[in-house]
Amino acid sequence: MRFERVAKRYAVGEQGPDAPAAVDELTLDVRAHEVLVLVGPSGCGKSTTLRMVNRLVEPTAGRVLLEGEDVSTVDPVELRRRIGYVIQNVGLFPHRTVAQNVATVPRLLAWDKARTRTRVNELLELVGLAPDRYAKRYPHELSGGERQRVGVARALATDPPVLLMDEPFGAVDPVGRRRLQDEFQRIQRELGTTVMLVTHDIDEAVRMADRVAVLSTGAHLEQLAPPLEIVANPATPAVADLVGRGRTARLLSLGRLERADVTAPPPANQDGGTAGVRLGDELAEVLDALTRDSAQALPVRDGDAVIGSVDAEGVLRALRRLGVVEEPATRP
Ligand SMILES: Nc1ncnc2c1ncn2[C@@H]1O[C@H](COP(=O)(O)OP(=O)(O)OP(=O)(O)O)[C@@H](O)[C@H]1O
Repeated sequence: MRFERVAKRYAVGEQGPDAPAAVDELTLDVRAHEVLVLVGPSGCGKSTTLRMVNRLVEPTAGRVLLEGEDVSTVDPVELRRRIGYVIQNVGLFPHRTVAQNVATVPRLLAWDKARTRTRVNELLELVGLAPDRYAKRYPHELSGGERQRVGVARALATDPPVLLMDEPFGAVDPVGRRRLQDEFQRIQRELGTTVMLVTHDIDEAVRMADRVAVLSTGAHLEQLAPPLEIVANPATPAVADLVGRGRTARLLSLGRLERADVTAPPPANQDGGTAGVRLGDELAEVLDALTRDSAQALPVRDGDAVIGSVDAEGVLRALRRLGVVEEPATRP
């Protein structure tokens, strides 16, 4: 998917004559099978950008290409069957059951009953809603998180190559949100769907994304990079601002233990069992293990071999390697 110098200026009266463009000349490539997350402050143009893909909003300049095809040349109804769309509060049909909601697009496509039923059951299983318990319920008989799962199942009904998600987990409490994010990641990896997800939550962005696009007013692209790069090396003050607070915590969960963080020799009191940590573990896990075991240092394994040990100083070195702990000389 590709945005080529795409702009959207809402009509006078809607936005006012002097209002800046909602999206101002955005050029952006979304790679096949990746999760690309758009993050940025309220009103910066995230939803407008997303909605130009399925033609809920028409660009005033530039073009959006989907599998090489200019979407403005595709019939919107046909286009939306090829693109899943999930929004906050889902917009389920209140008087239709869960199964009927999930079957919305198959029914439009006139699939036969047996095929539709099989697919609906498959999808409900996929999103963790047992069909025998949930298929016949109505939306008001579900929790917010369950409704959101139905929304995801509905969007995936025809296995679309592209899925657009606008604050998909925004209405769910933090614990439920975390679980939905994890489950959605599993589903996305399984299906290989290309996903464009909008959020204003930087933590959601770095947790879900293969690449994060940080936007500022006018959908101006501040930085486009993998999560670790965004957090470790913010390219502009706006990005630094966004990742600033809690940056160390984010780096601990994004950063991995590497050989350079390990010192020899392994601690003398190691039990030869499986205690300790591994190369590639999250730094947060390493720190957890050090705290939990009240250990000065823990053995580090690479495969079956113990290659050395790591202590709190090693974790700190890892953070410095990632750039978060500035050396005193370079501190402003
Ligand atoms: N239908 C519309 N008519 C006029 N202006 C609009 C319309 N939709 C959005 N805008 C304006 O365009 C700009 C971008 O809005 P958009 O919804 O894309 O931002 P966003 O980053 O998704 O915001 P949020 O995080 O608050 O949802 C805002 O200034 C908004 O007021």
